[in-house]
Amino acid sequence: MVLRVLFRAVIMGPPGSGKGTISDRISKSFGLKHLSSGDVLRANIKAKTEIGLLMKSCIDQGQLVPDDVISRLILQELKTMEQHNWLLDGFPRTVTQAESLDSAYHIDTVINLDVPFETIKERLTSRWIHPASGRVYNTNFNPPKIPGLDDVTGEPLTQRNDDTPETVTKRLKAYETQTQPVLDYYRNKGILETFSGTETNKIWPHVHAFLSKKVSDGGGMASGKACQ
Ligand SMILES: Nc1nc2c(ncn2[C@@H]2O[C@H](COP(=O)(O)OP(=O)(O)O)[C@@H](O)[C@H]2O)c(=O)[nH]1
Ligand SMILES: Nc1ncnc2c1ncn2[C@@H]1O[C@H](COP(=O)(O)OP(=O)(O)O)[C@@H](O)[C@H]1O
Repeated sequence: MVLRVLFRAVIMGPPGSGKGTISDRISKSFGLKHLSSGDVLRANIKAKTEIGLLMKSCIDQGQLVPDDVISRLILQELKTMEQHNWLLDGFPRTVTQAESLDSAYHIDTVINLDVPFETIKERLTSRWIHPASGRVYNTNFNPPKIPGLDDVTGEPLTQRNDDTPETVTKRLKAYETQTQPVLDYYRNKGILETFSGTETNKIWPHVHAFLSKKVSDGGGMASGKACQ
């Protein structure tokens, strides 16, 4: 029998807390595959799939899409990643979603980015993205090398429809009422690790140290290591 020790992590935090930015650093440093629910939804909108067309208005209004829709989409994506260590960003966002994830996978750790709402609001209005890859820029924090263009492909960057000040306010409200209970859910399971701060560059070394320790303690991340 071949057993695989795989590492499965979730990253949580309010909109704009730096989940995408830190996920990118984690996937580069630790080789985890990064799956962002927002990227999956935006890809569906771009491809004009039935789900994408139906979900666009929820997203543009700063509301969450229905649990059954997003859970089906994400669990379907995760099926294609079964041989990999992964990091899930943006899912789960409700306790119902967390329960669906639990029924399919064992989650090793949940990284919670605790960034004050006031810090976030300023960031999101200056966020630019490369929709095809999910790469994230910010005109102040990490501007692209050439203004308006993606560093890797040279393709144009865009701003998200839901990064307007009014929609950001609604998303933060949704986070408070629907997503914060998920933090308690994981805290009760003893797998929540919270990192507080206002700057990604100050939070990142702590996340890096935490994950490095997990690796050295043998807490997963041994993709491909087979045992007889
Ligand atoms: N000013 C500033 N902007 C940041 C910092 N960390 C990330 N950002 C930017 O803030 C925006 C939101 O970050 P992102 O990683 O997309 O957050 P997410 O919504 O939680 O995935 C992006 O434009 C980032 O480039 C930071 O420490 N300071
Ligand atoms: N797990 C989820 N459950 C419900 N809606 C979701 C989920 N993930 C993403 N969405 C929808 O997509 C939008 C954008 O999500 P995301 O890209 O993760 O943004 P951010 O973390 O910056 O708010 C959310 O505001 C919501 O409408």
